[in-house]
Amino acid sequence: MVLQVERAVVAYDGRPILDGVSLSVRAGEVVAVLGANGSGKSTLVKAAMGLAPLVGGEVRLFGTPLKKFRGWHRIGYVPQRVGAGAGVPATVGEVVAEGRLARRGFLRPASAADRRAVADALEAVGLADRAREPVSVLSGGQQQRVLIARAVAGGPELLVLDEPTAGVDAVSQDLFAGCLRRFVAQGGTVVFVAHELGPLRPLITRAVVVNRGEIVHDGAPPADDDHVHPHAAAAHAALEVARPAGAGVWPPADGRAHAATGDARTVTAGVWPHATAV
Ligand SMILES: Nc1ncnc2c1ncn2[C@@H]1O[C@H](COP(=O)(O)OP(=O)(O)OP(=O)(O)O)[C@@H](O)[C@H]1O
Repeated sequence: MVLQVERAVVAYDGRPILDGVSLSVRAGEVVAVLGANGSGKSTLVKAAMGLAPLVGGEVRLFGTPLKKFRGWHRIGYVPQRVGAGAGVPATVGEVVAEGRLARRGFLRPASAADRRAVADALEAVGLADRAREPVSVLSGGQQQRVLIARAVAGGPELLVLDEPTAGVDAVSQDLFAGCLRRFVAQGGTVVFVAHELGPLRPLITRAVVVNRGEIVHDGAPPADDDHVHPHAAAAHAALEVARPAGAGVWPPADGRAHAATGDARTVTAGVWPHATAV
């Protein structure tokens, strides 16, 4: 199993955000995590990456408990967009090269293989000719592609992407879908959060819908985008609160698994959320 989240409980200020969520992802799967604003999608992927404080349950990456996991080079993580260029005086090539650090170590100089991987990743997202430009001059969609290239450059087995296509232009979405298709064809596993599937729809093998901190659907992808974002308004009104800044540093220096104390909740598999959503 590539990723196992078992009975995960995450709470902020005593308020449960994830309420005993379980999710297992096998090699080769392409899992879309869907749901309304504030339902807990980001928190679920952050918990899987050791970036949200688990007060119950357990996370395993490639079979290893998060606390003991050291194989961060096996994972490419793209957090929810904060802007790749915001205040960062780096070039496109430099940002993508950061994706090699977990693999080669911080002190060793870049090898020919590192440079090749960076060039390939830039090529894959259609930015090969922009490598020397500052990230800050790129459009939002292009900046998102830079972050995706950085994740891919590390040669990961698992890609975890939080809303990779949100607010991204159609060209960038198509390029990203192509990049993902090649990654999956080479045996890669993908978990991504999305509001709209767009060109990613044909790639998905499984959809997971989060509602109010619980998984209410785990199975077939929705037939169309009308069903991607269920009950958005109600859930948004009920759950949205001010969100403190600071999402943490990734990859974590050490795992952050906590004692397994969460309740197991029943996952309703195979039923699109109409039947089960609150
Ligand atoms: N660090 C935090 N501190 C306090 N509350 C938080 C924190 N992170 C998230 N939350 C709250 O947890 C709930 C779930 O947030 P989360 O970002 O996981 O939702 P989401 O489903 O990804 O939403 P969106 O689609 O809007 O990104 C929200 O009510 C949010 O305000």
